[in-house]
Order: sequence, then C-alpha cells, then structure tokens
Amino acid sequence: MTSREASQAPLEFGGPLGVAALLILLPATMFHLLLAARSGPARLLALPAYLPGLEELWSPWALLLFFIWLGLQVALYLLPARKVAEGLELKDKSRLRYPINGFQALVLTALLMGLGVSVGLPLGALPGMLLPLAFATTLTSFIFSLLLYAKALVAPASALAPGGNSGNSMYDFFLGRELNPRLGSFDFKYFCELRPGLIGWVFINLALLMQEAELRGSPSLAMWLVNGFQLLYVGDALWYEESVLTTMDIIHDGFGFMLVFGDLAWVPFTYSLQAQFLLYHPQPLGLPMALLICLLKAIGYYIFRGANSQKNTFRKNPSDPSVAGLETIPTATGRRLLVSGWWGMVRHPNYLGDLIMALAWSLPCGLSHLLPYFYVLYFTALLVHREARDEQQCLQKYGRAWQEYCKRVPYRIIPYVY
Ligand SMILES: NC(=O)C1=CN([C@@H]2O[C@H](COP(=O)(O)OP(=O)(O)OC[C@H]3O[C@@H](n4cnc5c(N)ncnc54)[C@H](OP(=O)(O)O)[C@@H]3O)[C@@H](O)[C@H]2O)C=CC1
Ligand SMILES: CC(C)=CCC[C@@H](C)[C@H]1CC=C2C3=C(CC[C@@]21C)[C@@]1(C)CC[C@H](O)C(C)(C)[C@@H]1CC3
Repeated sequence: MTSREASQAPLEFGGPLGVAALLILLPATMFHLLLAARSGPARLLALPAYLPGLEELWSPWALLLFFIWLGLQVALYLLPARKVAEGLELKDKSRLRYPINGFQALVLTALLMGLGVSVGLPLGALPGMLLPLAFATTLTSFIFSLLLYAKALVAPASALAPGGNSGNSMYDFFLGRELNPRLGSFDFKYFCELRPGLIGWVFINLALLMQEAELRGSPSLAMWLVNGFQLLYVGDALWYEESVLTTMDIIHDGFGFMLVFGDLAWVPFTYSLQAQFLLYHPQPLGLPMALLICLLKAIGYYIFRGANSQKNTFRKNPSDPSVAGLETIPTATGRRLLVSGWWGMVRHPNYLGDLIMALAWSLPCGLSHLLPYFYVLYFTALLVHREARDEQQCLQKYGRAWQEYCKRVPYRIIPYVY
C-alpha cells in the first residue's frame, strides 16, 4: 500500500454513517449531561428542559482559559523528565521516545493551583463556567482534528494508522489518519491522552468540592469520596504513565476526532458528572455505607492495578521474578501470552477492575437518580466494544495461539458470566 492508497482494514463504528452519527451524538450527549446535572429532575433519559442559547455557550474568556490551561500543560510536559521511555517498535522498525513526567505535572499543577487559590484565584467559580468551557473545548477539538487530518495528507505511509485510512474523509477524520502525529519531539496524542483532560478532570472535581463547601459550609462525605476515588485513578494513570505506551490508543488508533474530543472534552466534562450531580443534588451518605463503597473501590483498584502491572512487567521483562513462574502460551511472533495469574482468570481482568471502580464512583450519589450511573453504563459499552476490537487484533496477531488462549480462558471480562 502506498501512502495515498486506501487501507483494506475493516470499517469500525458502523462505517461512515456510524461515525457521522457519533460526530453529533458525542458532543450532544456531553452537553445533555452537563445540563441534566444542574437541572432539578436530573433525568438521564429525558430531553433537556431548555436548549442553551449561543450567549450561554460562547464566551471568549472560556476559550482564553482553555488555552491558558493547555499552555500550562504543554510547559509542564516540556520540563526535564525523570525518565525518557521508548515506545513499541513501529512499522519502519523505529521507536519513538516519550518523556515520563506526568505525575510531576500533576503535582506542579496542584502547587500552582494552591498558590493561586491562596492569592485569591476563584477556583470555586469554575462550575459556573463548565458550559462555555465545554463549548470552547469542543470547538477546538473540531479545528484541531481538521489540522491533524491535513497534516496526515503529507505524512509518509509508514506513519499512518492501520484503521483511519479508508479513503472516506469523514471516517478518517473521526478515526485519525496518522498514528503518532508529532511536531519535533512533541507527541500530540500522548500529550492529550494523559495531560490536559485527565488533570483538568481532577481540578473540575476540586472546584465542585470547593463550591459545595461555599454553598453548604463543608463538602459532603459523598463529594469527598468521589474526589478521592477519581484523584487516585488519575494519580495512578500518571504514576504508571509508561504503561499507556502499550494501550490500543497509542499502538493502534490514529489521532483523530474520536481521541481528540475524547481526551480534551469528554473526559473532563463527563467523567466529572458525579461531582457535578452532587453539587446540585446533595445526597446523604452514612459512614457504614461509605466504608462499604471504599472496600468496593479498593477491590476494583487491586484487580485493575494487579492485572495492568502484571502484563506490563511481563511484556517488559518476562524473566522478572514476579512473573517468571506464570504459565504462558508461545505464539508465532515470539511473544508469549499469559494463561495464569490475573490473565488466566478472564481475558480482560483490567477491564473488570476498572468497571468495579466505576460502580464505586457512582454509588456515593445514592440510588435515587440514574444520571450519576451514566459513567457505568457508557463504560460498560465502551469496554465491551473495545474488548471486541482488541480480540480481533489479537486474533490477527497471534492466530492459533490466541484461539488456544480463548479455549483455556473462556470468559472475557466477568468470570462465569461474560
Ligand atoms: N477510563 C477509561 O475511560 C478507559 C480506561 N481504559 C483502561 O485502559 C487500560 C488499557 O486498556 P486497553 O489498551 O484496551 O487494553 P489492554 O491493556 O488490556 O491491552 C490489550 C493488549 O494486551 C496484550 N494481551 C492480551 N492478553 C494478554 C495475555 N494473556 N498475556 C499477555 N498479553 C496480553 C495484547 O497486546 P500485545 O500482545 O501486543 O502486548 C492486547 O492487545 C485498561 O485498564 C482499561 O480498563 C480503557 C479505555 C477507557
Ligand atoms: C466516547 C468517546 C469520545 C470515546 C473516546 C474514548 C476515550 C475517552 C478513552 C479511550 C481510551 C482512554 C483511556 C483513558 C481515558 C479515556 C480514553 C482516552 C485512560 C487515560 C484513563 C486512565 C487509565 O489509567 C488509563 C491510562 C489506563 C486510560 C488509557 C485509556
């Protein structure tokens, strides 16, 4: 295939029609959730009581704030890193290098915010700006994805992603044509996946907590739990930043609207839904229930971290003492597949842990509304779909060895259920 020929990869997400629908549905869902969280009935499955006018959505100050935030995160990304990691081997046999300083960026952002708040930065005013901020971010995501699409037109064939080069412009715009678009050594996809949106999510949550304290005298136990759980998730992602280099997003998916919008807009504005809901709909939560929810979160995290670390250690160094004793299946590629330990329990133990944690994030919001459970529902759908995409890719990569693995480990995500 030359760089200008369309790839033969099967179309995903329902092809051009499916992605056309998603281009509208994803931003529409995000705005629906933002509006529903602040509305009295807070209904997930009802049309919004009103549609906001352009004057409520568009604010040059929100755009400016978003760019200041992006600028800060770019500056922190460019600071000297404690380590520079190499990614997996690319089609042209080269490996890209990535700075590992995400956790440092989180800590420095927290210090700067703390300093800002101590000199009067009104962080508690952020919840009132979520709508125009989400609008500015969505607009930027569309423009940025167009620029990435244009950049990919002059990229060499070896730089293109397997999936986003169908020849249909809308489909390729959505999936992303180039695998690792870079400006010099600045990697757009790696930066966006872990920095502005993920760190932004934590500070939106914190702003909601501060606003609740202002309104009600102190933050509620439910708000503390949601903030603590999600901070742990983001802190973990940045502490183990290197392991993102082996995720499907980095090694397989191009950088197009799906990931640009997902990273910059969807993550901060929809993943903070529980905290948004709690600000407008305070929920009573007793200590025994809070402890049970913490236990659920701890179980989820134990599985998620255990499974991800086991696979990452095994991929980096199969003779590491912590994984050397595990049973494996050899494959024709020379790589082996784990069939005992976490990866012998189900084929995607990390998804199981992630889903349990998702439930623990929503339970502090009580059972009176479906809205705060949106994340659990969306995430189940995303992981089931992702699991099917990954299995397809593994079958292609490993052939009979993967079939053997599926026979030995028959359940995908939940033991004896699915
Ligand atoms: N919060 C969120 O919104 C989201 C979170 N996530 C989380 O991100 C994390 C990464 O997910 P994702 O990138 O989808 O996939 P995984 O980290 O599960 O990686 C899948 C890859 O692991 C390797 N693998 C699979 N089975 C085995 C085995 N038995 N032994 C050794 N290697 C194996 C294969 O790659 P190879 O053999 O080439 O190494 C496979 O392609 C997960 O924890 C997931 O829950 C994901 C999406 C969204
Ligand atoms: C609906 C929509 C716009 C879909 C795009 C999906 C993205 C939101 C997600 C795809 C994979 C992701 C990952 C994380 C966040 C969500 C997205 C970008 C992640 C960074 C969250 C933290 C985890 O620890 C992680 C590093 C494993 C994870 C990687 C995948």
